[in-house]
Amino acid sequence: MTKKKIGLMGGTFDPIHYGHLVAAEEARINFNLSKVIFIPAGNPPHKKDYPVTDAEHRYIMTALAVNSNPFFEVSRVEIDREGYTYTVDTLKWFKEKYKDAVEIFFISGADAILDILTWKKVEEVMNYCTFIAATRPGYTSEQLERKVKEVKEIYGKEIFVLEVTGMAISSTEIRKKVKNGQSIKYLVPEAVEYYILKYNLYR
Ligand SMILES: Nc1ncnc2c1ncn2[C@@H]1O[C@H](COP(=O)(O)OP(=O)(O)OP(=O)(O)O)[C@@H](O)[C@H]1O
Ligand SMILES: O=C(O)c1ccc[n+]([C@@H]2O[C@H](COP(=O)([O-])O)[C@@H](O)[C@H]2O)c1
Repeated sequence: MTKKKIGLMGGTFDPIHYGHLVAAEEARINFNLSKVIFIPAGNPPHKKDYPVTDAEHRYIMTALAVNSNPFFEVSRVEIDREGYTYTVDTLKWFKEKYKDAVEIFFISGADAILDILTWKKVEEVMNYCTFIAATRPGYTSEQLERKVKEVKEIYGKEIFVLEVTGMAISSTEIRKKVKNGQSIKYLVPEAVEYYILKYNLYR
């Protein structure tokens, strides 16, 4: 019997935007994933250059953004965890939940994949899942292919590169626009735009 495949997409999602959603949807379709679970990071150790927004706000915005897609879900697993959150612990948690009943794919953008060798217990991470590396404007396919080759040489693990519709959107850019009073319409789902306004985030 072929195993069910699920996708996990981790991110700070501060805030979630259409770049995340398009990458997840295209990964779902191309890899025949039964669902994609979005996992807002609790206390990400690698985002030290700005104060990350309260996890509960990021969780709610993610839930609002995925609501219209029947194949998308959001998980509290990282935001409910104490201390810094590492992907290795999250994958271990999902592995224990599903045992061997599902095959886990972890969807990451090009920038995250370029840093992957610095992740905590990266070999264990690779044993729990298969990575899907989504292309992202600003990062070349050559850079990505080089990293994929390096990972293969070191760990013998395949990372699948997925060419996704280029969305030159980042959470940093969105936070800046809000701060400067500029429109973020059509960069984030409407419900997320209204949530940001309502709670006066990123001002
Ligand atoms: N426009 C995009 N296209 C493809 N992948 C993306 C895009 N934006 C983010 N991602 C990927 O989504 C995941 C979560 O990203 P994250 O929440 O850090 O968003 P970000 O826009 O990169 O944020 P920031 O600007 O604050 O660094 C990462 O794997 C990242 O590479
Ligand atoms: O576990 C780690 O060491 C690690 C280091 C950097 C990033 N990650 C994960 O990669 C995902 C994308 O990260 P980011 O910074 O783009 O939001 C998110 O789920 C992070 O928890 C994980």
